[in-house]
Amino acid sequence: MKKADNQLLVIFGASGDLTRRKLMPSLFELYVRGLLPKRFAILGASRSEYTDDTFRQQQREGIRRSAKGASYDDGQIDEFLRMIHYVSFEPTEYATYGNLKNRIGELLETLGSPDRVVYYLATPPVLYETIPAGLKEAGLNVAATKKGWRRIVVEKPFGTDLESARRLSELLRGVFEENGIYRIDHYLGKETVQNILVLRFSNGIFEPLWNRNYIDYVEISATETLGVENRGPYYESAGALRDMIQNHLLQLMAFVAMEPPAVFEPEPIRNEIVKVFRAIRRYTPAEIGRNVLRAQYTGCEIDGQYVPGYREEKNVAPDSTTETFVAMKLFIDNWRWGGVPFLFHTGKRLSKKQSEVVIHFKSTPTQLFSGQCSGRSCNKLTLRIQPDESISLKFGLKMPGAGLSVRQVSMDFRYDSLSSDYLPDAYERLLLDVMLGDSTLYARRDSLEASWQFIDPILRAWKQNPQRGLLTYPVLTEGPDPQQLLEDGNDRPDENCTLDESIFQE
Ligand SMILES: NC(=O)C1=CN([C@@H]2O[C@H](COP(=O)(O)OP(=O)(O)OC[C@H]3O[C@@H](n4cnc5c(N)ncnc54)[C@H](OP(=O)(O)O)[C@@H]3O)[C@@H](O)[C@H]2O)C=CC1
Ligand SMILES: O=C1O[C@H](COP(=O)(O)O)[C@@H](O)[C@H](O)[C@H]1O
Repeated sequence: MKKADNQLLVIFGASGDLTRRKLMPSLFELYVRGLLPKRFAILGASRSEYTDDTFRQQQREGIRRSAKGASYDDGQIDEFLRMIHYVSFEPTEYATYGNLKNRIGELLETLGSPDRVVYYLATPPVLYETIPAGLKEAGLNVAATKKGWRRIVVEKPFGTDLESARRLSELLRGVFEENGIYRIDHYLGKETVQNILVLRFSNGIFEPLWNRNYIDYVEISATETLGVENRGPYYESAGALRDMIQNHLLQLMAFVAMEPPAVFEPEPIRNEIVKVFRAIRRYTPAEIGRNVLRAQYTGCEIDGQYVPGYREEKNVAPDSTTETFVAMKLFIDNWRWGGVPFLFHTGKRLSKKQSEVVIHFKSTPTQLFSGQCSGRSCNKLTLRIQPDESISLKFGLKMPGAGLSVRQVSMDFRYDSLSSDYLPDAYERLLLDVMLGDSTLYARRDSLEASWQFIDPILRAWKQNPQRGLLTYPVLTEGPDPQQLLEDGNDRPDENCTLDESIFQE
């Protein structure tokens, strides 16, 4: 495997949750697997007062607590931690960029002056404009040599609507080269998500069926059992539509729906993705009412323990109308997909954590056998993204014995049967890609803007009528049934939508 050139990684927001739980454990895995550059250092930067040592101790705990970290001995972790350094840094005070500059300079020197730096914005989004502007002012945004480069990884959410996404892109573009800007969507780093492309484009059998002639509808879902945890302030302003649909579910859809690129290279692939987003049918306010469902979880007692509802979570308004569940039906108006519904759903505090793509094929025109499946979903191909990564195909077979009665069976492939090796975490893949300069699995500006163009009218409609149509679901249940959106002429009357206020009264 190709090794990345020697370089420095600077993580802003280094004292935070993402760094401890995801970034450092992933960097550690890359280290253990010998995939980091030969000469490499990490510089954590945030306001908290740590020394190199106290910061390393904090990261050690994160690595230990991660799924794979427990299996490593202290010696290995110590070796990795020696690469990590820390600088206290206040993003809004331009004077502190001087300290940062000195520290970067010193570290680059110890690495043999590679003049290559990746900046990672793992801070709350309010700082996505401040930090790049500060880097520019301090002259930290450009390389000093021809072989050098500066790259920046921007975490989601990338903007809160089309206008802010455009503004952020403009601002970043004024600081970094476009090909140095990496907008992360960690779903694209998941092995099983990349496998959608391999399954489609490395096999001759699926592609002929992969269109409106044979596919009835496509279901894409990502459900979680977790609530908003300690992310109340962020989630209040985001909601499930911005948090999951605008990015992860739409990106999954793009992989399912895109045309084959001529070559497997970043730009041709990203060109195909943007074509999908541009073809999504934009809804009028009336269509939004019919095609998009939103809901919020309410508290209840489970096994003698009260699980709070969304409005009772820390830092959430007691009368919040933020949605924690969204189901929607959408259409891609192009020749391949014209008329095929894509049915999305996502939500927090549902009964299971599971992400999957299900391709529902059309059924046979007539039924010849007794017990033969009829209607929707007789033949379906399920691509399980997580957990228990797998692919399964459901079809009808003759039951043994006399007669010709049919039973639905499934042919299953489990991803872990491919090798005894582990499945890398999404962040491992994406961190390695940015170090290598491969942007294939990062979102491009135009596709992000096209996805906001679809999302914006929905946000506007909800903002105008925050209560209208907001359903509720008790915690750890299935939530509203997305299948109702497939019913013909599903003009959901508003009176069916209930918001049970009494549940919040003492
Ligand atoms: N956590 C997760 O699982 C995921 C997070 N993300 C995204 O990644 C980014 C980071 O997430 P996460 O680590 O959870 O965020 P945190 O809220 O934990 O913030 C990260 C760090 O940023 C610093 N910070 C917070 N507020 C300010 C402020 N007003 N001014 C200056 N510094 C501040 C804090 O460090 P200090 O006080 O030391 O300066 C904090 O430790 C977010 O944009 C989030 O949306 C995306 C996917 C998943
Ligand atoms: O980006 C986000 O994703 C997580 C879900 O990610 P997964 O890899 O665990 O499926 C979600 O919990 C979070 O709210 C959202 O910001």
